[in-house]
Amino acid sequence: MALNLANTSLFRQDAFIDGTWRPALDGARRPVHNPATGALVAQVAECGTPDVTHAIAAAITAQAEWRNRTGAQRQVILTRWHDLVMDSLDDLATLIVTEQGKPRAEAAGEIRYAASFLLWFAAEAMRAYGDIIPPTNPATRLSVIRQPVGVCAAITPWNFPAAMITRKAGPALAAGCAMIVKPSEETPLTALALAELARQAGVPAGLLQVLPGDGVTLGKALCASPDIRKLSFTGSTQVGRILMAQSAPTLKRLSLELGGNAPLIVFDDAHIEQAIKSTIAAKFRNAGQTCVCANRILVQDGIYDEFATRFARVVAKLRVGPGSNPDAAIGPLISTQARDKVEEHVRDAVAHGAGILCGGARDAAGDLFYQPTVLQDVTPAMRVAREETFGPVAPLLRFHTEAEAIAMANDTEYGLAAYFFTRDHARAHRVAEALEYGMVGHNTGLISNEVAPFGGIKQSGMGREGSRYGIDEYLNMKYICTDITDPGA
Ligand SMILES: NC(=O)c1ccc[n+]([C@@H]2O[C@H](COP(=O)([O-])OP(=O)(O)OC[C@H]3O[C@@H](n4cnc5c(N)ncnc54)[C@H](O)[C@@H]3O)[C@@H](O)[C@H]2O)c1
Ligand SMILES: O=C[C@H](O)CS(=O)(=O)O
Repeated sequence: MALNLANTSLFRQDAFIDGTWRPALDGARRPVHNPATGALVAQVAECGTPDVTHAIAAAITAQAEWRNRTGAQRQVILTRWHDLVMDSLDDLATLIVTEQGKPRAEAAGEIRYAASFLLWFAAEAMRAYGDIIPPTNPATRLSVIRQPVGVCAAITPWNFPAAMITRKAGPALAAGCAMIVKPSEETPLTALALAELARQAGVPAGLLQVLPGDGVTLGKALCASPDIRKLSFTGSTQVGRILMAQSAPTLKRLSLELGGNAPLIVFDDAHIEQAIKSTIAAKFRNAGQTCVCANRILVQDGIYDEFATRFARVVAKLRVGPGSNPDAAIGPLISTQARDKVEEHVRDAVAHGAGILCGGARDAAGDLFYQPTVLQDVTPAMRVAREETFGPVAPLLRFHTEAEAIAMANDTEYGLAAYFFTRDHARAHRVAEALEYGMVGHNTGLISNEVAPFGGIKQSGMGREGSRYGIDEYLNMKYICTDITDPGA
């Protein structure tokens, strides 16, 4: 199953455990398919509980040594890993296009984004600062230091198979932790390639391990182990709840980056062309399979008709096709289940009175391709407005006042990302502060980068990734009190 990689060492089908490539102990394997064509791409090791046991033992040994390296020493290796990832950009993009399906330009962008977390946290490795506290008792000296949590686990989704790993492994290794990664069953190849590059960069054996396999099985094994001190999960809210419950008996530190239902609000005074371009970016990136995608588009009634007409005209021109096609803007959905959910959301909306301005059906490009779609006259009661569609469907809802827009936007159990467009400065402050979300875009639809805190509230999870805050998720705070009186002979 050659993938035309320049560096064939990046095509890996075994698990990466304790610095070696090896099959699962029971020899099990799981097929990986190309969502654009259905073609078999690989047969990847399907790890089980015994493999997790081996990996945890290796991680404990590796972390005991790694924690004693200085931040400067960790920085060198993380920077080298970053450089190798950037040098391998084309091959890594090929792997993402092949196993996840996004257009190649987006795949290349994801690799740059993924690499940026390695470089950012290479520098943060030098900044695990503590405190010296003025004592209340003059006979004492008080200090606070920050130490690595220990052995960590990461369970990651398919939609960003590179960035969702480095956004966790970067801060974990920078902090002095070890990490066992369980990638999505859909997209293990990118994770395994990143592990090979980490090995080449000098990441010690056992410090970073990648165990492909069934989420339920490996999730239970990772959650049950008291040696796994922290779990970082990115995926659906439903699974996040399961993992939180499974982590309770061992009281793990948790980072949960979960589902979303992002509102995008366009006020009458918005720059309409800017709003249209930004809404396209916020809605159709990765064919809408992005946790921060605009899931509801709220348009004030004064510009609703003009926005709907001009927006649908642009959406209708988005090209659908395999990510290997340079003209393609909309790639395939990841599975038949994902496609069926998109179809059901459109069906339900139309059945309850919504109209289709463009799209609204499967695309001829293949079984998992869906046309970029704009729905009008959508109401908050429709499934497409209440649930995360995770597909290329833009539902337009109408509102009349600022207060109504805020109420509609916040009427969800999710709280990940929100967007709004206005040129009124006072309104910008009011709206940004009133939206109940972890991240807010004002006059932009693209908010994600390595320097800002990424994360949500409510049912979208807890913790932050990236930024100066991201390394805190992998550090414990220790308070030290010293009595400095001389006890004499
Ligand atoms: N907040 C974020 O940063 C972010 C980023 C990407 C995706 N997401 C969310 O993820 C969802 C789509 O991704 P997905 O379909 O891969 O999500 P998912 O929750 O189905 O799967 C994510 C990972 O969890 C594993 N998993 C599944 N069931 C499990 C279980 N019972 N125990 C342990 N692990 C289990 C899977 O194997 C996979 O590796 C969407 O809801 C999206 O919003 C959120
Ligand atoms: O899908 C969720 C990812 O976090 C998307 S982003 O590229 O970080 O916005």
